[in-house]
Amino acid sequence: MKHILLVEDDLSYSRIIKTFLEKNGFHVFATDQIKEALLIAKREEIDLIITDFRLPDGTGLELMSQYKALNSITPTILITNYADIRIAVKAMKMGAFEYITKPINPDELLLTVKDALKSPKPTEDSSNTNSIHALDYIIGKSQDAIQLENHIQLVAPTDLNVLILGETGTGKEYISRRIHQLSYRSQQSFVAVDCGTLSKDLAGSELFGHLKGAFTGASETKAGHFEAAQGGTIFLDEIGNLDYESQIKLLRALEEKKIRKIGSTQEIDIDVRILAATNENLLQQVQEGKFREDLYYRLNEFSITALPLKNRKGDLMLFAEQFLAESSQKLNKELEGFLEEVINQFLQYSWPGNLRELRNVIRRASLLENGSFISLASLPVEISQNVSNEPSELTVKEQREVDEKSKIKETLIATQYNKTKTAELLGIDRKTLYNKMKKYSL
Ligand SMILES: Nc1ncnc2c1ncn2[C@@H]1O[C@H](COP(=O)(O)OP(=O)(O)OP(=O)(O)O)[C@@H](O)[C@H]1O
Repeated sequence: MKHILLVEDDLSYSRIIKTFLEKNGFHVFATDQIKEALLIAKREEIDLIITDFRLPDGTGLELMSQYKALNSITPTILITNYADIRIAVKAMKMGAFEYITKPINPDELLLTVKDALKSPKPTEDSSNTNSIHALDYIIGKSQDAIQLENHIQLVAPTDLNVLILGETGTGKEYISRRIHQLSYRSQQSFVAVDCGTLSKDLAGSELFGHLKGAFTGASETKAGHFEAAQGGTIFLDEIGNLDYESQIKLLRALEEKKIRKIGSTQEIDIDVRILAATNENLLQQVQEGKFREDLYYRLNEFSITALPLKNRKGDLMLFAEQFLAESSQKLNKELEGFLEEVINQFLQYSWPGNLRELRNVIRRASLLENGSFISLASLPVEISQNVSNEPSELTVKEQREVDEKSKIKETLIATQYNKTKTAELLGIDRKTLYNKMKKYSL
C-alpha cells in the first residue's frame, strides 16, 4: 500500500482528502504543520507528499526545500488557489511533480496522485520511456513553431550539447525527448534528471554513482544517471540549481568523457549526449559567480528557446484540441470541442504556467463538463472571467470571497451535493450554507 503524507491546515479539507484517498486504497498520514510533517517523513516511508501552500508554520515551498535535504526523490503535489498560480509555477521550478488548484476535484486529485506514483521518480532512470510517441508531440504551425522545429531537426542528428531555455511548462523536456528521438542515439536510453530535486549532499552520487561504504548510508554500490544513460542522452532539467561542486564534476565529465563514482579511484568512460534546460537567466548566474562560465559554454554548444504560450496564440488551440482528445480518452468521455467564448478567453489569458497549465485546465474542465463542449462554467474563474491572476490586484475581501467560494464548491463536490454533510464539514448551519450558495451562484 502506498503511503501519502498530507499537509493541510484546513481540517475539514484535510479530512475530506484523507477519507477520499483512503477509500481509494492509500494510507494517509495527515498533519497541519511542516514541523510535524518532517518528523513523520523521518519516521515513515513516504511515497508521495500532498501539501497546501499556506501552512501555519511556513509555506508548502519551504516544506519542499526542507524535505529535499532528507530525501530528494519523493514526488510532491502542491495545492494552491488559482489566484496563486505563480506560486504553483515556482513550485514546479523547485521540482514539484504537479500542482492542483482549489476547489479540489476528487477525480482530478486521484488522477494526479496515480500519475505521480507511477511516474519514474524525478531522479530515477527514465530510460525506455521514449514515451512521447510521434503523435503526442505537437509541432505547431505558427512561424515561431516552424522555426523551433527546424532548429530541432538541425541539431538532433549532431552530437552537440544543447541548452534549452524557456519558462516553466513551455515544453523543454518534450523538446529534449524529441531531439533524442531524432538522433542516432534514439534506440539507447534517455535519462531525465531534475537537478531541482537533487540535494547538495546527494547530487554527486545521484549523477555519478557511489561505492558501497563511500559515505554513511551508502549500503550498496550504485550506478549514477550517467552510467544509466551510457550510449544515449541525459537530460539535465533545471541545471541552474546544480550546486557548485557538482558543476565542477559535471565539467570534468564533459571534458574528459570520464566519470568516477564517489569513493572510487577508477575512471569509467562515458559516451553520453547532454541536453540541459533552465528557466533562469543562466548567463546572469555566470556573471554573479553562481554558475561556472566554462560549464555554461560547454553545455551551450547550441541553444533553443521554448516560447511562452502567451506568445504562441497561433498554436494555442492546436494544443488545446490535443489535450482535450487526451483527456476525453482517459476519462472515457465524448467531448467534441470548446465553445466560442472559451476559445476567446483562452486567447486572452496570460498562461503563466504555459502548456502545463493549459493541459491541467483542460483536464479539469473535462472532468467537470456535463455537455459535449467545454463551457465557461468548467473553467477556473480566473480564466472564465478573465480576472487577473495577480493576487495583489484582488482586495483582501475579494480574495476571501474567492477562497470561500472555492471551499464551499469543493466540499459540495466531495459530498456529492449533500447539503447537511457540507454544512457540517464547513462548520456552518444549513441556512448559512444556502445563503452562501445563493450568493456565489453555486
Ligand atoms: N510539443 C508538445 N506537444 C504536446 N504537448 C506538449 C508539448 N510540449 C509540452 N507539452 C505538454 O506540456 C507539459 C509540460 O511540458 P514539459 O514538461 O516539457 O515543460 P518544461 O518546460 O520542461 O517544464 P519545467 O520547466 O517545469 O520542467 C507536458 O507534460 C505536455 O503535456
